[in-house]
Amino acid sequence: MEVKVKNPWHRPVVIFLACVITAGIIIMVAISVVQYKPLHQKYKYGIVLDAGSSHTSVFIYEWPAEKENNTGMVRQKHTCNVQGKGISSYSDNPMGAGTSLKDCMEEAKQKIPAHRHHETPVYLGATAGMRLLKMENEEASEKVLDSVARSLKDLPFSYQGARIISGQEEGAFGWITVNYLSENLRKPTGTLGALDLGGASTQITFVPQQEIESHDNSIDFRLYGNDYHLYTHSFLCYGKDQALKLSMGKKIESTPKADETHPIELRDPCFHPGYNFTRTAQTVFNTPCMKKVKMANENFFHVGTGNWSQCRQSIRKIFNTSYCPYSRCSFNGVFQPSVSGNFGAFSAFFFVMDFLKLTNDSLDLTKQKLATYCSTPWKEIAETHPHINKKYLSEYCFSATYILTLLEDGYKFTSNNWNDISFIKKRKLTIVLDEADVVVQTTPKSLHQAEVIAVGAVADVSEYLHAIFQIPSIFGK
Ligand SMILES: O=c1[nH]cnc2c1ncn2[C@@H]1O[C@H](COP(=O)(O)OP(=O)(O)O)[C@@H](O)[C@H]1O
Ligand SMILES: [Ca+2]
Repeated sequence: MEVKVKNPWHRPVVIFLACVITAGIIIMVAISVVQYKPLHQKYKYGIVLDAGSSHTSVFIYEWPAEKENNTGMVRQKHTCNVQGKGISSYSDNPMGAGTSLKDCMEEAKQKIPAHRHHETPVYLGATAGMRLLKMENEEASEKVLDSVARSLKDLPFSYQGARIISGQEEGAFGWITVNYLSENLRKPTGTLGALDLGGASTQITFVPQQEIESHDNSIDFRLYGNDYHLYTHSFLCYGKDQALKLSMGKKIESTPKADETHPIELRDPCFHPGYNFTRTAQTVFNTPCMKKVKMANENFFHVGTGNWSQCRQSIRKIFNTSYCPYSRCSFNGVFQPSVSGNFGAFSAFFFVMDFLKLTNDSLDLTKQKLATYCSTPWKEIAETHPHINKKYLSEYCFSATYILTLLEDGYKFTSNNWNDISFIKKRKLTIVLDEADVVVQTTPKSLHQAEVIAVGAVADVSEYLHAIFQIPSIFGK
């Protein structure tokens, strides 16, 4: 006979377990509801590293994965400045270049939801610092690029490449960015020319009113259904840090030595009165922008005299305007059509003119104010700005005088069109993408024969970034 053993605990245990399971389900559902939002906030991301001569910035872009109303707003979600100098400064320690990116890339991992990591493209574009290193020591430049590439490949993101971009590409990117910022590409109105001042190179890019006589200086592409024909030039060695070296180098070479036992005293009108530093000639001549000189190990006294008009004269000497194989030139025999239309001047153009509050004056007033600034004693300048980086601070007189000389004597801006230049901070980038067409072509070909790299609706930014990063490969290299 089967005996049914009645277990008095049976029902309560079942009820208890049911309660626990129900509570568990409720908690899990609640958690997944809470997590549902970020999981299904359908954003996509892209990472671009701008490896400049002085420092590297990491930009994270974000855009909706599904376009509403057929537009996709792209915003710059986050910027991180890599600690330390630019990657080209790691020529003696290439591994350090890759390591230097770690903190910012760790931040990128935090900012981008983990489930998007694997599909987030990451690009690194290096500019003039690496162009110079490549000229000086190609092997070292390759090691540095390998090191940053390795460090980016180690991340969960989708590595797309790390390379030195050409001056033409840099000019084109700058122009596209400036015009995206001002939404010009979406309006039938004119575009803005772009003036970019870096540490090692400077770029000028605009829609010319006359024929481009040298085809190295011409780029054609199609954006948002419009065709653009641009003039662009990048002057390597004419970024503000290299220009300072060129200008000091010229002064040192023409300074007589009092006697063999005393170092040269370089009396520099581009530095404030009372400014006095001992430097090694090495810090001036350690660049492929100048001929190597014998005195590289010697010291010299760098003494400020604070005289704007003399400073201007000394800077003019680094621009060669004595020859021009075209109908017109900017300097150093480089073809340039006359500047026309409005310009956006950014990067160091903005940092310097904004610091000196010279962004809204006439050319004449700018010169007057700058003359007063340059003649102000260094002690007074340093006391007024105790928290500003001393290197930047000591160089603002030189930097602003260089900017004026470059714009006026170099590019031929005059007091009549000076106010066509707006000094602009690159604001957070917002790109509106909808029916955007990107067609890129090599210059010598006509539009019909264009070598089409990317056509059709750029449905998403990774494609846009990709198209942009493809421009170089079509510049006929
Ligand atoms: O706050 C600032 N004041 C003055 N100059 C600045 C400031 N921040 C950055 N810069 C300068 O802007 C320039 C940026 O150049 P970048 O590093 O992009 O070089 P590149 O474009 O020639 O490769 C450097 O000369 C750097 O010293
Ligand atoms: Ca730059």
